[in-house]
Order: sequence, then C-alpha cells, then structure tokens
Amino acid sequence: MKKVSILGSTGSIGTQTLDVISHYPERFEVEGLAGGYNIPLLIEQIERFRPRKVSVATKEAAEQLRTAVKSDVQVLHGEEGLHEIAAGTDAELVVTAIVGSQGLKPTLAAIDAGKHIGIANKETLVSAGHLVTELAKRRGVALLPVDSEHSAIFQCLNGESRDRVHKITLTASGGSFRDRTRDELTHVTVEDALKHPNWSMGAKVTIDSATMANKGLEVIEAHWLFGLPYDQIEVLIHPESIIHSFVEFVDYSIIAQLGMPDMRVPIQYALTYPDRMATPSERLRLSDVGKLQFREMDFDRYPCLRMAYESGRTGGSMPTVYNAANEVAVERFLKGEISFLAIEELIAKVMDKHSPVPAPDLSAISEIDRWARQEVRSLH
Ligand SMILES: NC(=O)C1=CN([C@@H]2O[C@H](COP(=O)(O)OP(=O)(O)OC[C@H]3O[C@@H](n4cnc5c(N)ncnc54)[C@H](OP(=O)(O)O)[C@@H]3O)[C@@H](O)[C@H]2O)C=CC1
Ligand SMILES: CC(=O)[C@@H](O)[C@H](O)COP(=O)(O)O
Ligand SMILES: [Mn+2]
Repeated sequence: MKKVSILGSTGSIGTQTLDVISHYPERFEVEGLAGGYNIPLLIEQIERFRPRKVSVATKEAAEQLRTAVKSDVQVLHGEEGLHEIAAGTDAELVVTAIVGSQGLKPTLAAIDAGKHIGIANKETLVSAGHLVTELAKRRGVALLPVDSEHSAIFQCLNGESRDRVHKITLTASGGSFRDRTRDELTHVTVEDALKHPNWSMGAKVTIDSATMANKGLEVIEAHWLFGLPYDQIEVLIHPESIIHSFVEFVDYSIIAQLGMPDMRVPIQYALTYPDRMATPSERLRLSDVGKLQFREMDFDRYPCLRMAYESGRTGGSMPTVYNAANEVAVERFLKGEISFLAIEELIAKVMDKHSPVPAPDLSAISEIDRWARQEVRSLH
C-alpha cells in the first residue's frame, strides 16, 4: 500500500490524482489532503478517501470544514497546515498539485522529510530549481514529473545518461490563440483565453498556455529535472497534443511518448513508477488521428517564451522574477485589470529592473519573489 498526500487536492491535477487513486484502492491510501477554499469538494474527498489530516487556506475555511465533516480527520490551515500535509504524515509520496510558487516551501518541507515528490507544481522548480534539486539529491528523494511533457521525456530517457542526449523537444499546443496573429490579440477576452484547445486545466496554466509562458516555465522545469543546458532544450508547436514530447539521442534516433491528452496517464505513472498499470483513459488510435502537424516556434509571436529562455540562461534569481511577475500578471488579467498583451509587457518591465543574484538562498528567493509581485501590482 503506497501512502500518498496531495497538495491542491481540489484542483484539476488534484482531482485527477484522486481519480487515479480511486481505480486502485488496494494500492494507494490517502494520508493528507490540502485544498484552498473549495470546502464542499473537500468534504466529499474526506468522506470518500478518509485522509488523516486535511488543510485549507484560511482559519475561517478550517472552521467551516470542522463543523461539516463527520469523521475525526485533523483539520489544519494556512502555511502551517500545508507544511503538515507535506511533511507531517506517513505519506511516502507527496503530489504537489497546488498552483504557484506558494508550493515552494511545502515542497522543500516534504523533500526534507524524505518524501518522494510527484511534481506538478512547475512554478516551484522555476522559482528555486537549484534548492529543490539539491535538497532532493541530498535526501535521496525522487522528483517524479507529472507535467505531461516532462513525464514524456522521463519515459523516453528511461534512465539513459545525459551525455547520450542530443536534444529534448517539448511540444506546445499553441494554446487558445494559436491561430491568431499578434494584432488580433489586442482585444481578446478572459473567456476566450480560457478555452484551451486540447486540455481542461486550472485557469492559471490555461492562460500560461495562451501566452506560451507555460512552455517557458516548462523549459526551465526541464533544465532542472533533467540537468540539461538550455541549448539542448527546444520547443515545437504540435497542435494536436498527441506527441507529449520527445528525446533525440546522439545517434539522431528520436524516441517520443504519445497518447491521448489525458493528465491521468502521467499522474498515474508518477504514482506507480517504476510500474506501469492499466488506465481508464481512452486509447490513442493513430489511424483515427490520420496526421500530426508541427510548426517551428516563432519567438516574436511568443515573447513570454523568449523571456523564459533569457531568464533561465541568466540564472540566479532571474527565473524567480520571471515566475513571480507572470503569476501576478496572470492574476491581474483574470481579474480584468489588464489586457492579455500587458502580461508580457509587465514581465519584461520587471525583469528589466532586476539585477540577478547568483545562487539565491530561500530567504533571498522569498524577498525577490515578494519584490517582483509588488512591482507587477503597481505597474500599469
Ligand atoms: N491542470 C493541468 O492539466 C496541469 C497542471 N500543471 C501544474 O499543476 C499545478 C496545479 O494546476 P491546476 O491543477 O491546473 O490548478 P487548479 O487551479 O485547478 O488547482 C489549484 C489547487 O491549488 C489549491 N490552492 C490554491 N491556493 C491555495 C492555498 N493558499 N492553500 C492551499 N491550496 C491552495 C486550490 O484549492 P481550491 O480550489 O480549493 O481553492 C486547488 O486545489 C500548476 O502548477 C500547473 O502549472 C501541470 C501540468 C498540467
Ligand atoms: C497538460 C499539460 O502538461 C499542460 O502543461 C500543457 O502542456 C498545456 O498545453 P500547452 O502548453 O502545450 O498549450
Ligand atoms: Mn505541460
């Protein structure tokens, strides 16, 4: 029986993780769940999966939950609650399905407590990849990718060493505006931006897909997960999201991972690794698909991807700034405060103002993250 805790159990990745777990009740036990504000869903999850501990974002939400649940689950809240779900249970695997760099401290706490990580929360690796990977190495903890592209690369590499790799390529759907020109982006709405062509996901990652910041975050995520320099990480537009990513080896053989766009597959692989098990997901039938398309990435069309490469290559605290600026800009776009194109403008302005600090420690990262957020909140 593998004991699992989930940070962000009420979100898109969190609910799909529980769906995977529900298909294998003899294999998995839920130790802890952390959600934010969705109390009705957490009540259902507590009744169905019987965790020992749960946590929610605020004290008020915790009080509401305590009065509603019948079981003797321990109800916690806030940063301390998240820390407890990450590090204070008997879970051997923690799935980080919370959104944003607020996942960093609990992820570090889980690693420090020796838990293996099913890592969906890419912002954590972007903001502090050196801290997360160093600590994981020191504690002998596995960082098992959940993000579909990284799971694909992980599966294609299958333990091959880095020096056998020529390049890895992350595929990108192109997001909700892939068929629009830059001129046509001036007046796009939040509602339009939230219509991802292939995946049903949380709001933040869906907007990131539309700006291509998602692929930028994923390039940095891949750098840390696979220890590859940025010159060996490429991005290719592949509108169907059938090839989830691929590795080109030094003999120019390419190994790709294909499947229907269904996050339960990479989630399940992270949960069962190194085993592979049957899935309720739909089979991919290539004869139904017929043909697959590919387009070269245009960095002028997608400046958020260009800036991500720049921030990754600059290194130090620059990716922290890129990530924090993007998080707040997306938040502001979702609230209707700024236009879609202002997201990239605000990121560029804040990166411009920042003098990167090499190898920042956790306190420097927290401080720089706070600064970048404040900057984006105050800019127009
Ligand atoms: N969705 C997808 O298919 C993919 C997502 N990812 C990555 O996975 C991560 C999660 O994405 P996704 O599932 O789409 O996001 P969602 O927005 O759907 O879910 C976010 C989760 O975080 C919780 N949360 C938010 N704030 C807090 C808080 N202060 N304390 C505790 N919990 C909180 C939410 O709780 P509540 O809803 O209860 O408020 C929810 O459970 C992101 O980093 C994303 O980039 C990666 C690949 C694919
Ligand atoms: C499902 C998943 O992994 C997302 O991160 C996905 O990558 C979004 O799609 P695009 O970024 O390719 O539009
Ligand atoms: Mn992805």
